[in-house]
Amino acid sequence: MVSGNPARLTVLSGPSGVGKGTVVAEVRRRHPDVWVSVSVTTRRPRPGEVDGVHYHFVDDAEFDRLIETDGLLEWAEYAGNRYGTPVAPLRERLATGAPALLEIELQGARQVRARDPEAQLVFLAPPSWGALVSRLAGRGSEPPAVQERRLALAQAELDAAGEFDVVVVNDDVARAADELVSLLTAPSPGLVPGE
Ligand SMILES: Nc1ncnc2c1ncn2[C@@H]1O[C@H](COP(=O)(O)OP(=O)(O)OP(=O)(O)O)[C@@H](O)[C@H]1O
Ligand SMILES: Nc1nc2c(ncn2[C@@H]2O[C@H](COP(=O)(O)O)[C@@H](O)[C@H]2O)c(=O)[nH]1
Repeated sequence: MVSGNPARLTVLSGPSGVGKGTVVAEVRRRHPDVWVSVSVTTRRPRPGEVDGVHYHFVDDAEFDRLIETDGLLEWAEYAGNRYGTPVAPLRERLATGAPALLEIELQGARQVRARDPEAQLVFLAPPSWGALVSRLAGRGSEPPAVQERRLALAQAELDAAGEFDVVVVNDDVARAADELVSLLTAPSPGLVPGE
């Protein structure tokens, strides 16, 4: 069980197709108590995606309303769709003293850092550019034109890896999940043990 930690926000980011969702699913398979924020998005659901589980799927008007009412911790437009982190459930979770995990893209990670300098930013990197391209193509969830659009954004995301506190290379899902679990349970550098 992942417990006994100070309340800390951890952000997992990295280019589309690197395996963020896969690694987080492995962490949750081992530690079902790990809390992961469910984002809102204007993207259409992929086959098998469940509203309220993978995302809260909303229309543009609802997303606008969430922005206007300060309902989102951060939000970004990514490859033609909008994505954001609902702030209320996250605050509720952190108020219990337990850690929380966000799986979001680069612009959102930067917004979190600006709002919460104590947040831990983790970048998931592919073992190589070729591996990233073949994972995105192999997933087959987007048409080739959308894959190209995501890969163009991926280049800039890889260039920003140095902005993160830690880089985890996803060459092996089990090992990357081990590293992420260790990071989730690591005490915040700002906290003195016993205080
Ligand atoms: N270590 C790995 N080795 C080989 N394949 C992997 C590895 N990790 C993930 N994959 C595969 O790569 C593909 C993309 O993974 P996943 O959907 O988890 O990426 P993602 O980073 O969450 O993407 P997105 O940001 O677009 O949601 C999936 O088909 C997954 O099975
Ligand atoms: N800034 C945010 N980015 C998010 C959020 N939820 C997911 N994402 C990221 O968007 C891309 C595309 O996701 P996909 O499901 O369409 O493949 C990916 O990098 C996600 O991590 C969010 O709330 N805010």
